[in-house]
Amino acid sequence: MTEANRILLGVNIDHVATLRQARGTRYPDPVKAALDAEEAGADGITVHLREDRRHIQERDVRVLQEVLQTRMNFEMGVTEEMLAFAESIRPAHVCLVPERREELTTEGGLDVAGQEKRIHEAVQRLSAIGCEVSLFIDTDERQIEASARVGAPAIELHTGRYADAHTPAEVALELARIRDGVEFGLARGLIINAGHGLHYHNVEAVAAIPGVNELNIGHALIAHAVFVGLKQAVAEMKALMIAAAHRR
Ligand SMILES: CC(=O)[C@@H](O)[C@H](O)COP(=O)(O)O
Ligand SMILES: NCC(=O)COP(=O)(O)O
Repeated sequence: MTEANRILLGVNIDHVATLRQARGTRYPDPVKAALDAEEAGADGITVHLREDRRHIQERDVRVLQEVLQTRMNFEMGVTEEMLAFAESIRPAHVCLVPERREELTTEGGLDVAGQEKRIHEAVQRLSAIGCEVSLFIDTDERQIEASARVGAPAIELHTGRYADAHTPAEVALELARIRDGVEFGLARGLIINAGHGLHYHNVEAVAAIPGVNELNIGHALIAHAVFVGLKQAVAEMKALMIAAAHRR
């Protein structure tokens, strides 16, 4: 594998916790899921500690921080509560995301351009404790430029619009938007990750874009795991990504 066709898979285990929270049980444990995902080839584990604690809990994040062999990508809203929590656990990677309590899932990216001072301060605080910070943003040149200005080393492009596109023309348009965004971000020195709504049927085109560093994938992968087991679900996703990245 060369640097040019290297691609990483971050497995988002939020929805293992969703199943646990549905009954208030101790199972299934997202920590076990994380360890199994790592064994199957995950390059990192992503968790989103939502303000409403609908899936991942603080305990999960604390235990993961102790037991992961890879690294945790800790997704969080830009709030004082979350910043203080991140400072207490010091994850390797923090991804700042927008959050609304009423949303079904993360709708759109963080408005970095509209709140540069606030995001800059958060990036500074997190960088000071050794986190590599990424910003979960829409593929929009204004947002990418603002992300570089606030000092984040990485961005994660929200692929939800691509994943939700219906017609071939819409899919091609959204894919071209992502490709252009990756190029634009790379030219500004950013590390480019992507994710949201990615699935076995749509992941390859994104993994094949030159310069994409990591894909974070959760819901579709955990759903597939219900039928084939988590280790196989992770291995299948990683194999698709690696084959696609070799076609770059
Ligand atoms: C930021 C992001 O895209 C993921 O964290 C995703 O939000 C996880 O799933 P939910 O949106 O269902 O919490
Ligand atoms: N940041 C995106 C993520 O972690 C996974 O999103 P999804 O695959 O659960 O939609």
